[in-house]
Amino acid sequence: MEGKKLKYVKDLVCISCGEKYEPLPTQYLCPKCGEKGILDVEYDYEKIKTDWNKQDLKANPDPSIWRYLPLLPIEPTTPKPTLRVGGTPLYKSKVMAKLLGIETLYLKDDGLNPTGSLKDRASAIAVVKAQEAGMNIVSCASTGNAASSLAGNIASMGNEMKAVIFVPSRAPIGKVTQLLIFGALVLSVKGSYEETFYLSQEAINKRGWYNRNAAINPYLVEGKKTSSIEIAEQLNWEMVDWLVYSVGDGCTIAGAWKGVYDLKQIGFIDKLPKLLGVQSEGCAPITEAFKKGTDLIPVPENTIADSIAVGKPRNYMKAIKAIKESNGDMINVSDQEILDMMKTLGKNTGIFGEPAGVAGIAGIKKAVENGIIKSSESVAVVITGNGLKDIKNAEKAVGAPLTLRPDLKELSQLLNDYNF
Ligand SMILES: Cc1ncc(COP(=O)(O)O)c(C=O)c1O
Ligand SMILES: N[C@@H](CCOP(=O)(O)O)C(=O)O
Repeated sequence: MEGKKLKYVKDLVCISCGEKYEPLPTQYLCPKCGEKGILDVEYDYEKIKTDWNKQDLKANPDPSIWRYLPLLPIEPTTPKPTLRVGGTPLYKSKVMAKLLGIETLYLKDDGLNPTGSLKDRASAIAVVKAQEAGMNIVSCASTGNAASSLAGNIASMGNEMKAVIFVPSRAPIGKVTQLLIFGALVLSVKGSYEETFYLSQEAINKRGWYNRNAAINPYLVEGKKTSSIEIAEQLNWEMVDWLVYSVGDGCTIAGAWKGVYDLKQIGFIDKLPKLLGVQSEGCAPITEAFKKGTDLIPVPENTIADSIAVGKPRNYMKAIKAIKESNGDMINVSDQEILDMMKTLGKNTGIFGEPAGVAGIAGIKKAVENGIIKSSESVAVVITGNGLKDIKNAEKAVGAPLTLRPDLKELSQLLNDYNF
């Protein structure tokens, strides 16, 4: 199927040199610019506008990402993973808004995607693109979520395809177990994420597997963008003032911008939001480059928020460009602030996010305190991953339960001590 024309995609454009390429499934980076030659999918917005409108969308009962097909870079007839990806809930939370010092806050729980993170949105696209390329082995390097989403989405194809996964050995056991349950070949690398990534690239290139690394593959950001498209639709096309995401490689927040940019181009929304990108203090190379206006300097990966522990992000240019275009900002949070927020969010909303999943909302607190976000501004934040994936860190946030012998007297004493 390689080379089949995509109805609404014009070209792939290099964000560094502007060179255009035919949108082939295996056209990864711009060959002239190497690692900096990240490609962007360019759509024919006029054609989309002629063929598709809000009424069509309203009439479509499919709650998954495939409801946005004209804005996705795939051939509609290619078989899709059967898991329900996307359509995650958006809650308005008065309690959390008050705690953060703002009037309006929306929480999108992307941890309710089928494998527990926003990454399902990207991996579902990768599974489709691999088939369009005629490849049945798909591989990636991952801190865990990209991997589990790829493995799960591939498993849903029923033995048609295989996932080969490279994870750093520090990946949380919950995420690694998910991979094994989904039947992936799992390679646990004794090294950093950067070393793991490098190894995966070498293997993918040598073996000719389909590359699901969003640092390389321009189609994955197109899946990630569906989170902001969903937010817009869930808010009846009235965009909030701020969209907030945690940032590792930078692809997710770049995708969020692409989503709202697309919607503006086809006239579905009038207002674009500002983006707030949140990194962890222990690994914040993109914030550093954004604030100082310098090129990216790789850093060690030293944070409990493993999913955003990316020492040498590859999508930083796209992310910084998106945040700047939006008139947005970046901020860092400490591991302790992340742990505190896991607890606060869980206790006040019933949403359980993994550390990277709640880094965004921890960043809102700081951004309000620093005057970046005004109390009158409306904010939507995506909780990007489910807390059940990383119980060890969740335990650090909440400690252990009360323990007792099966004895009524002891129970009574304990309850009295805790005023119950
Ligand atoms: C839970 C979670 N949050 C945030 C991110 C950050 O996304 P990106 O690396 O695209 O910036 C990731 C990436 O894996 C993630 O898994
Ligand atoms: N932290 C990410 C890194 C890779 O994800 P990708 O979607 O940017 O390729 C993860 O989930 O593994």
